[in-house]
Amino acid sequence: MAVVAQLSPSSYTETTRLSSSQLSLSSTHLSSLRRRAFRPIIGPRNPTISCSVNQVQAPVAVEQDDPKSKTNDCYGVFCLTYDLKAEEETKSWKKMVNIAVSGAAGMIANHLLFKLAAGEVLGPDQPIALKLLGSERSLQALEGVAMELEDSLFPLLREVKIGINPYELFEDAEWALLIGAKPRGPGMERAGLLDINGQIFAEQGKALNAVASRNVKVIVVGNPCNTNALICLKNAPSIPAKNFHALTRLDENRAKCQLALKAGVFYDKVSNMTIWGNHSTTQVPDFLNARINGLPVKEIIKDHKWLEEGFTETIQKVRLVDNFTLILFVMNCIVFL
Ligand SMILES: NC(=O)c1ccc[n+]([C@@H]2O[C@H](COP(=O)([O-])OP(=O)(O)OC[C@H]3O[C@@H](n4cnc5c(N)ncnc54)[C@H](O)[C@@H]3O)[C@@H](O)[C@H]2O)c1
Ligand SMILES: O=C(O)C[C@H](O)C(=O)O
Repeated sequence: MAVVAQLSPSSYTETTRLSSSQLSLSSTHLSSLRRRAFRPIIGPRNPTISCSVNQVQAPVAVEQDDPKSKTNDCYGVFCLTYDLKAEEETKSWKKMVNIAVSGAAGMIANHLLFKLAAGEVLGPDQPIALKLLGSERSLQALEGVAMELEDSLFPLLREVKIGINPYELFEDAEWALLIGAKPRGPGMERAGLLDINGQIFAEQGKALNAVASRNVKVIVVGNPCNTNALICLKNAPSIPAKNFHALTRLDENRAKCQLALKAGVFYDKVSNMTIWGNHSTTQVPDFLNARINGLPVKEIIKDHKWLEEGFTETIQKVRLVDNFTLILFVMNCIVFL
């Protein structure tokens, strides 16, 4: 058991003011003593505190859970309660949605989380709860992300939890954005990540199966994403298979760009582009059925050797340097689903 020192009279006054003027209690919202233990005081709501300037002599130790468990709980200001239905500006908002994000301290999630919290993905009347799953190594960075979310005061962001246990973080998740995985290094193929990353998705599939909403929609980003999505769904038999998606859109867009470049037209002139197979070197970008300005590709691009070899290999092997595109795809995917 760890201990924390009880708080000074000045912070007591400040928090009391906050809780009475801006926040109200909701019976449905989590509000445990454990939460209160690691946040500053919750003023009159905490029956153990009777504090005035005269009474306070020295810091008093209060019990707190193991500090490690702190990372599995609400973060910072997100431990405070609220009641959306009680406020004029928020009472017409939709019901809160639970979004679990793995790899939340990583590059991709780092951008995506802020777009989610800003309402750019699910809309300006959709409050969200973010459940951020990291690895043991990334825990400190994860705390930094939560701190930045706190600093940003996003009105729609009502809850943030951080931790490393998918069984806790995926509880009642309605969305699971599974980004956390090792990226490939120089000279590696995506399939080379399977040994390491496959296990992650087996475990997370089991956790989703055990605790997530039965309607959870799962978007797998971590590579090799198709195989990881399959591993995840096989480990989650109580969730409909149609709810699992692998984010492979990059290949289609890359193929459109390559054809556009070769044909000297803007990419909006390329249509009917399909990628068969996985997001890997085994994929087949289907230039036979694609169209440029409505015509078969082979009628516009006469360099058929390039189509058969160079084009296909480029799409199979190209690698993202800037993850921003990917973030836009995840956003679009959520909106589309
Ligand atoms: N599908 C696509 O089109 C696409 C595009 C880009 C990247 N990716 C893949 O997405 C993954 C993440 O990329 P990134 O750039 O964000 O990498 P990153 O290394 O910046 O972040 C990954 C994060 O995941 C965390 N992590 C590792 N194991 C975890 C686990 N078991 N649970 C929770 N978190 C865990 C790491 O600590 C790290 O913080 C990689 O596998 C990468 O190959 C896929
Ligand atoms: O290829 C990678 O390693 C990342 C991503 O899947 C990409 O296609 O750029």
